[in-house]
Amino acid sequence: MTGSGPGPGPEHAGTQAEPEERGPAIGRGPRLVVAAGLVWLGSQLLVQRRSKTARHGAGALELPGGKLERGEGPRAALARELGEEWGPQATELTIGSVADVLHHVYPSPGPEVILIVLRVDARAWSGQRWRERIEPEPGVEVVAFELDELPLDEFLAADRPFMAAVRDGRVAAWMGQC
Ligand SMILES: Nc1nc2c([nH]c(=O)n2[C@H]2C[C@H](O)[C@@H](COP(=O)(O)OP(=O)(O)OP(=O)(O)O)O2)c(=O)[nH]1
Repeated sequence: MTGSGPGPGPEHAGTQAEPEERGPAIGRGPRLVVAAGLVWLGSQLLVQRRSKTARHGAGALELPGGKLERGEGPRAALARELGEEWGPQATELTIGSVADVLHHVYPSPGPEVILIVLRVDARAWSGQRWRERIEPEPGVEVVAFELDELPLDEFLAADRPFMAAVRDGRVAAWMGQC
């Protein structure tokens, strides 16, 4: 609602404002609820590069994860997505506490994303073992970075402020540090 008129008449009472009335940043794309993993391998983070043919954010870095299915909780969704994206041995990884909840509106017709970021402990794959264990989905590449090497500009826009906080040590790695 703009506030310049006399206010909503009875025919408008209780209805939602149209997206363009709520501000220019609100797009018409879908609103997605996504679970994603902040996967710690000792001092390193494991992240992935989206397929070059992805419909949205092709070639960008992101955290593993994906959309919650109807009736599915964030942990179950992340466990399922890790299995789908990184292969069956990803079930060895421990999903821990919520690191943050991010919100981002991509330019229209992109989605509005609510991203629940959960810590994941990958120490079971320490050293180079992760390279043998992971069977990435076709087109997806998994990459390990030390925090000071994180290429922030290459991440999906929703992730960048959060990844900057991770790089700067403002996000604890594991539950014991919370
Ligand atoms: N997995 C993941 N998705 C992210 C991150 N940041 C971010 O904006 N997203 C967005 C990209 C997608 O629009 C959405 C995740 O959806 P998804 O992984 O299930 O689906 P997708 O777009 O890759 O592919 P599709 O199944 O829709 O074809 O959340 C992130 O760090 N990890």
